Amino acid sequence: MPTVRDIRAKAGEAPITMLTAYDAPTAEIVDDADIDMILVGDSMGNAVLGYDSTLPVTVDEVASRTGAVSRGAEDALVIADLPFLSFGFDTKTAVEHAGRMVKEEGANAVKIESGSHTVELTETLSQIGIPVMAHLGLTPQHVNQSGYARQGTSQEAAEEMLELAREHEEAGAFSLVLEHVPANLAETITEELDIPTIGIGAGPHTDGQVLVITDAVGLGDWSPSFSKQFGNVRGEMKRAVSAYRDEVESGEFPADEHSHVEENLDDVY
Ligand SMILES: Nc1nc(=O)c2c([nH]1)NC[C@@H]1CN(c3ccc(C(=O)N[C@@H](CCC(=O)O)C(=O)O)cc3)CN21
Ligand SMILES: CC(C)C(=O)C(=O)O
Ligand SMILES: [Mg+2]
Repeated sequence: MPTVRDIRAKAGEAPITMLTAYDAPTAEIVDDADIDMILVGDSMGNAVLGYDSTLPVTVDEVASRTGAVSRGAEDALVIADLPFLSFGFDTKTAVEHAGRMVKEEGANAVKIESGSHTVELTETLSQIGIPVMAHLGLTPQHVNQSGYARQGTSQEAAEEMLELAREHEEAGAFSLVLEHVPANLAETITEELDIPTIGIGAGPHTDGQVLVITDAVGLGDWSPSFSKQFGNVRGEMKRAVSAYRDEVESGEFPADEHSHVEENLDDVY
């Protein structure tokens, strides 16, 4: 059974790898590739649910997808991303939502888009036995306030981020995602913290990296400039779907090997 201790032990020894997944077959592929952690990100809103932000994503959607990913993953640590409005207003509701991911859906930990309002919640969940991954920098659930702009670009913002990072480590967070921040700030925060930092658009000096799976494999029709496409799954799916259409239209599919004739049904007619 994967634990956050394994992740903490790996930090500084070798780069930590994380990818998102939203379904069982993708989780199997990611797990088979020895990726350390699988994030059931609320990025599912953009990546697979057809929304143009993460805000509409519900607790039910993350729960259902977390169950699918947990069933597909064996060795990777599965982390459920708490969606917009599932935390941040009262502790009881947040604990129930985080607890559901672990207790009913097989998550090993939760991720929470962090701020000064999540320090106490991070401490409560950690004490209960729900490991928390904090998340600073670009927090897409704040899109209506900050857009998707790079964060931590002023001295004041950078110092505030380092302070919040320290507070979340102190509160018990087992790891910290840094999104769309300057590489030199991510390097400083990584040096100042004991817990592993996981970067996305945060340069090469964090303890690990994360990307959205549809960006990494080239399935989506758009991806942020900081991500890299390591494959062209969209192209391959287009090719397969067109080949299917062509073969049905031409009568080539289904062939004899895809069909079955039952001789003793002659009497039916
Ligand atoms: N497929 C996918 N990949 C992601 O990495 C991702 C999602 N979806 N959804 C949730 C968030 C949103 N993310 C984003 C979205 C846009 C930019 C972007 O284009 N930023 C511009 C500035 C835009 C602005 O100022 O509003 C940039 O040049 O930095 C970056 C990250 C990262 N996350
Ligand atoms: C990009 C990662 C960090 C995330 O929060 C998500 O996929 O939802
Ligand atoms: Mg997210």
